[in-house]
This record gives sequence, C-alpha cells and structure tokens, in this order.
Amino acid sequence: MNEVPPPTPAPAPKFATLQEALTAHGAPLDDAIVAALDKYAQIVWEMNQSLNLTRHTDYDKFVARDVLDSLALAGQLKPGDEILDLGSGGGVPGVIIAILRPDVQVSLCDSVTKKAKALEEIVHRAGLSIPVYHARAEDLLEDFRYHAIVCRAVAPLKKLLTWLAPHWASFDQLLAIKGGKWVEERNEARHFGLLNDLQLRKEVEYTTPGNDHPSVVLKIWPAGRKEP
Ligand SMILES: C[S@@+](CC[C@H](N)C(=O)[O-])C[C@H]1O[C@@H](n2cnc3c(N)ncnc32)[C@H](O)[C@@H]1O
Repeated sequence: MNEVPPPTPAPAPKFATLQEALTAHGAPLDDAIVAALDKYAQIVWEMNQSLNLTRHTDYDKFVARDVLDSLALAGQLKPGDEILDLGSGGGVPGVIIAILRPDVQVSLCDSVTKKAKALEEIVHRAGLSIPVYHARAEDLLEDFRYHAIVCRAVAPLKKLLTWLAPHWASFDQLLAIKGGKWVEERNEARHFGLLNDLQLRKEVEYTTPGNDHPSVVLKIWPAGRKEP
C-alpha cells in the first residue's frame, strides 16, 4: 500500500507582530493605534471562519491590502469631518480610519444584511463607537449629511457616480480608492456624461506590494462649489 505523505505545514507568517509588518511597509504607528488595529484584525480573522469578510490571514497582508489603503484615505480628512464608508464589507476602510483618526466621525453602511450584522459585531467587540447602517448609501443620503463619502472596492466609477448623482446636496466630496484601472473607469464615467458637472483629481498615488499598478485616491466634488 502507498504511504500517504504527511500534510505540508502552513508557511510561518512573515511577521510576528503587527508593528513589525507596519514598519516593514514603511508605516510604523503609535502603540495604542497598533493595539486597536490588532484587535480589529483578530476579530475579523475569527469571524472569517464562518463569514466571508476578508481573504487575508496574516499581518503582512492586512497591512499591504487594508491598512495602506486606509492610511492613504485618512490623510485626506480634516479634524471633525463626518464621513460615510459606502459598502464597508468587513470594515475597510471605515473601521480602520476610525482607529487611525479618532478626530473624524465615521459611519459605516452595507446593503447586505449579513455584512451589516457582522459590522455591528466587529464594532461592538472592538469597543468602538461607530454607527452601522444596514442600508444602501444612496438611501442614507436622503436623511443624513456628510463631509465625505469614502469607499473601496464597491463599484466602478460609472456606477458609483450614477448612484450618487441625485445626492450631491448631502455630501461635499467622494474619496474613492481605485486600482490600476482608474483611468479607464474615469473615461467611461466621462463618456456617459457623469463627470460633466464634477471635478476629479488624483490626490494620492501609492504602490502596494503585489500590485503592478499603483493605487490612487480620487477626489470628486461638484464643479460649481469651493473645493472641499
Ligand atoms: C467587495 S465589498 C468591499 C468591502 C470593503 N469596502 C473592502 O474594500 O474590503 C463591497 C461591499 O459593498 C456593499 N455595497 C454595494 N453597493 C452598496 C450600496 N449602494 N450601499 C451600501 N453598500 C453597498 C456590498 O454589500 C459589499 O459588502
């Protein structure tokens, strides 16, 4: 009878601590912030065993995929800003921004019940005070006003701008994290006239490990208004 080979052990994680991973990625942070981010990551990883919230399972990927994007967005916010994370999923970028920038008031929303419930649990277990709405962002904008809508990996610009078009009175700017295809997305939105009355500027460009193309933070605001 053939012998069954023993299972290959999982490779050891690249970094033993979150601070080590942050430092290796050029983004060391204060110990209190690192502790809060670590708590969030542990909660998401634990909940991920039964829910599909993230595909990362170690500090290296958490920093490379989620923290670097959230830091890029967080750098665009002013003290006191009230922001809505459109389509938070497992809490990126909203929960991470709330930890990085306690001077900013973050709200989260997700249109899918399972995701909104998971977000409520994450926020509760992480000891954070962040409103979570089980709703489409467009519907929330009927009742609430924000300085900025932030979002990552929710929809192409054409879709986002179509959803948000009737609601510009309810927010000052859209700050969207986009990957290498952002120029195509912008051109498509332009082609459909969705940028006719808006200004769009690439505010930040940065590279993340494992991605051939840089990521960007796009800032979009109404053309007739003072730049936020
Ligand atoms: C691919 S996930 C991305 C989650 C997270 N932003 C991230 O980057 O990891 C997109 C999420 O947006 C939610 N979503 C899509 N359209 C939405 C809308 N109009 N309002 C609120 N949530 C929405 C989906 O339910 C899903 O959880």
